[in-house]
Amino acid sequence: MQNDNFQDHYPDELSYCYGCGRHNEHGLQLKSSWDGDETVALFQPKPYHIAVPGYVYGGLLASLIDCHGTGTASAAAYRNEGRAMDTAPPLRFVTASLQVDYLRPTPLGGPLEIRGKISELKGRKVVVNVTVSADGEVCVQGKVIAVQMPEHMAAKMDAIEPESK
Ligand SMILES: CCCCCCCC/C=C\CCCCCCCC(=O)SCCNC(=O)CCNC(=O)[C@H](O)C(C)(C)COP(=O)(O)OP(=O)(O)OC[C@H]1O[C@@H](n2cnc3c(N)ncnc32)[C@H](O)[C@@H]1OP(=O)(O)O
Repeated sequence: MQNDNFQDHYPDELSYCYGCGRHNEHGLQLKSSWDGDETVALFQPKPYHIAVPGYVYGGLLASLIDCHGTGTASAAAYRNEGRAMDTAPPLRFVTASLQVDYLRPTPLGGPLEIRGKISELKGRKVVVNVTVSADGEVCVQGKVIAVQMPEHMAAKMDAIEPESK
């Protein structure tokens, strides 16, 4: 089920994230969606996304976990309230903590599968466990603690011109 991407529901002014903003032409433009109670994203690394030749750069893998985790947090918060992601008031999440464990080298080749499982949803905080798999084998696991963005942060972003986002 890859047809209803969380990031496509982010408002325009919050769609410049390097990892997942659909308006960031230089970014990764990650797309995440529900698969039952889990979330999933596919990402095809480019030949230059390498650490050593043949293996994916760890910082990129951390970015994928970060954006899939915050996207999952947002989607889970909406689902918890029983409403669609494009309804008001918006539920916007930032990363409070990002923990990444590299279990084995991630081969550069076909698409990577990123999967998220919600382990906690309480108040303004959502904890998401994320895996990154290549060729069906988990190479990286991570934990994202996402916290609903404070209102004052949103007010500041509204004042930024799109060119500088
Ligand atoms: C800088 C601009 C970012 C804009 C992003 C807009 C998002 C809009 C949504 C969609 C668009 C696209 C989305 C892309 C997002 C991609 C990911 C990123 O790159 S985000 C950028 C990197 N992250 C930051 O810059 C956060 C900086 N930190 C903060 O602003 C605060 O520290 C914040 C909001 C994370 C928490 O501060 P408090 O004062 O609002 O919340 P308190 O009350 O302290 O904590 C709430 C709960 O969270 C836990 N918590 C907070 N920080 C924690 C930490 N570091 N580790 C573990 N738990 C933590 C606390 O223990 C508490 O949990 P208990 O309710 O008690 O269970």
